[in-house]
Amino acid sequence: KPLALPGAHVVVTGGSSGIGKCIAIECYKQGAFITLVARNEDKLLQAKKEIEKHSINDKQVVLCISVDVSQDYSQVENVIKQAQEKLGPVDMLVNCAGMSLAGKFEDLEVSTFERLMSVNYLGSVYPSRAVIATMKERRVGRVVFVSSQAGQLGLFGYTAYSSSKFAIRGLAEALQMEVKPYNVYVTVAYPPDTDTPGFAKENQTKPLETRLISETTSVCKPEQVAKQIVKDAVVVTMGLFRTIALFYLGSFDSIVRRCMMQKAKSETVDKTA
Ligand SMILES: NC(=O)C1=CN([C@@H]2O[C@H](COP(=O)(O)OP(=O)(O)OC[C@H]3O[C@@H](n4cnc5c(N)ncnc54)[C@H](OP(=O)(O)O)[C@@H]3O)[C@@H](O)[C@H]2O)C=CC1
Ligand SMILES: CCCCCCCCCCCCCCCC(=O)[C@@H](N)CO
Repeated sequence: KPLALPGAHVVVTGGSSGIGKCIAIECYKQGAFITLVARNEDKLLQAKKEIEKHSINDKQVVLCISVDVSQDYSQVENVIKQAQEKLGPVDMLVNCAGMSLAGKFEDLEVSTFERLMSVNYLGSVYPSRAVIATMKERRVGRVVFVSSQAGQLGLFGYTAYSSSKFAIRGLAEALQMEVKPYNVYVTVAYPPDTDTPGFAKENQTKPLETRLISETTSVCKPEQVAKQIVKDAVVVTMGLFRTIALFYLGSFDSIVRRCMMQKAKSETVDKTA
């Protein structure tokens, strides 16, 4: 049942920096082939060099593709096609590209709400949409979404950021119900503050209140956060919260399975008729 990382093709959006780069290193160390997706080509090449230091055999490849995951679906679809041509079907997609801007609701530009929603939310929809059909056909796949603690709690200064991270949760839970009968698993990570270039940048915009709230908890190392995210994606287990909803989800899952079987049956009837 766990995904075998040796030889697997793992696509990491936001793989050129911070948590995403550490996720790529973690998978590479376990024998995966990696595609890094981000905008800046210099940062991509830098990250590729760093990741390649951790190779465990001489067949492993790190492919870099530059694209903005939030702009144009057909561009993102093309990137996934290119990656699949070079390294085979995607076994695991990690949606880690994202950004944060903090500020009081009335101080944030309206364009910031649009930007964060498009990068954090649509930037996770597009790559997922581009890999899911093949994963379902192959009956193999993992899709990882990176939300945030601020995707579970709305916190001062995060009106734009939190909503974009809450949106990811709705997407992930609905998608999981659709793809589970095809042996495709969706996980969501809710990391705390983590010491990355993105976090340093965010700190430049944080209101005092947000800073003080943040300081009540400690800052994690990206290597540690990445390790946990990869582990949770490879061996999918159910969290405590999900157990509460178990009865409902179980009965909904059986509706979905029944529909799948009915559809398969009517398709074979069509063929034999
Ligand atoms: N650090 C933290 O405290 C926490 C972070 N998170 C989440 O984890 C994820 C990674 O964060 P972190 O490692 O700190 O961020 P970094 O800023 O260090 O890295 C972000 C990565 O995403 C890429 N990226 C950003 N925007 C786009 C875009 N539009 N298209 C393609 N790639 C893009 C960047 O490359 P480039 O700019 O070249 O495109 C870079 O590779 C984010 O989703 C963040 O919200 C969650 C909880 C805590
Ligand atoms: C059930 C959940 C328990 C949560 C405990 C609450 C502690 C809140 C402290 C502040 C957390 C801020 C997180 C934002 C991280 C983030 O996404 C940005 N740093 C991105 O750059």
